[in-house]
Amino acid sequence: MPSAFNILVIGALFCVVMLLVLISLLRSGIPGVREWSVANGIGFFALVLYALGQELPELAAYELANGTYAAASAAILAGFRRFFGRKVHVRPLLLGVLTVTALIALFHYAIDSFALRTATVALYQGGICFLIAMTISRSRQAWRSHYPYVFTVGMAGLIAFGHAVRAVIYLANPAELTSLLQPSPWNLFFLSAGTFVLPVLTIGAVMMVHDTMMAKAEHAANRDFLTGAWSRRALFELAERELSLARRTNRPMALLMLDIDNFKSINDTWGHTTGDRVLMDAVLRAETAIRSIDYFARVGGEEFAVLLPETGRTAGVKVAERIRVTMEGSASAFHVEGQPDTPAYTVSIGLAMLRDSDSFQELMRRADAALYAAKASGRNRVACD
Ligand SMILES: Nc1nc2c(ncn2[C@@H]2O[C@H](COP(=O)(O)OP(=O)(O)OP(=O)(O)O)[C@@H](O)[C@H]2O)c(=O)[nH]1
Repeated sequence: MPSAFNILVIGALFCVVMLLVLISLLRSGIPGVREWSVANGIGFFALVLYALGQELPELAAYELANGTYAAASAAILAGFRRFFGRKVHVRPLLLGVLTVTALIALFHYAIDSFALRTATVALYQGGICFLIAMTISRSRQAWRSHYPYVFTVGMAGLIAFGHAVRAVIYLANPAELTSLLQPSPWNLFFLSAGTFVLPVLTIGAVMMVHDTMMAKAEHAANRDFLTGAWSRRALFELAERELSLARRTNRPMALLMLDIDNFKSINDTWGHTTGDRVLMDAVLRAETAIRSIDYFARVGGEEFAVLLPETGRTAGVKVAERIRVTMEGSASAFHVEGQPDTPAYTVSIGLAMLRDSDSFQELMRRADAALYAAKASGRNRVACD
């Protein structure tokens, strides 16, 4: 059977491994990584203090070890809160660490009870894990996938439950256990489980960081940098999928090509930065006029495409007209906090319906031709192929 010393040393080494992994993620700039790194650094120190309990003065083995481990757990919780953009309440966290340390001193010098010290630590650690589980579950809207978040909530919940059981068992059998380094089966079981709490929660955190980095990479690949609309590359991929779906289900599909009128003169009159804001404004407005299954993409400088699955000609013309009217409407309805309103502008739109033999390029070519017809006949209008 492994000794308590071995278990604690292995746990400390795991903290070092996790710290090295987190250091590699620091440059991602994702909130929380710094706090989790600090937690594993402190955690390593605390576990070494626990492991050397018999060699060190009692002050280091009891008050310092438990206080340090409590600080590591507080830092882990702070990391999860930062990750989800929630406020970190430093004072209550600090108060929690000081209270645990004071109670350990009380149950060491005034009432010397290993059971009470263990129950104190278990209740504190259980509380921290419960708060971690709550922080993650309450931030569901920020979950990009499921596994990393469910894993971490599950682990934090399980650990919180384990700590509660531990507190009850130690309080019910105060005479049986007298030291953390005692080789009893219960002690070794809880020690093994408890030692890996920091690394396990950190593994969850690392998975969440990877999930965020993947989402950012996907966003960078699929979205236009300036406006956040679908990129030209993404549109071609999405269009292939929608095209084969439309063919399989025998449903119509419409494509709109949209171009901001006299955009060059907007740039010339108001400057390039205002021109950029008009592009962003156009995307903002268009997205209020289309359904969630439609795709609004930026295909060139001031040219956009709108792919409308399951849309016939009449509905397609209605959507195009709705977008056109939305664009020429008052800027104040689309006011962005802290920014001046955009100058008035209009758009011309060309519409083409998917035909049996169309490739996406062909559909786009016909919508483009309709767009040029709209421009040629006076702008600020919708034309069909
Ligand atoms: N601000 C800004 N301007 C851009 C961007 N990309 C392209 N442009 C400008 O968009 C303008 C497009 O001008 P034109 O192609 O002449 O078209 P237009 O002035 O809109 O005229 P019509 O399309 O005929 O109504 C050019 O001046 C480009 O420099 C961008 O990302 N930001």
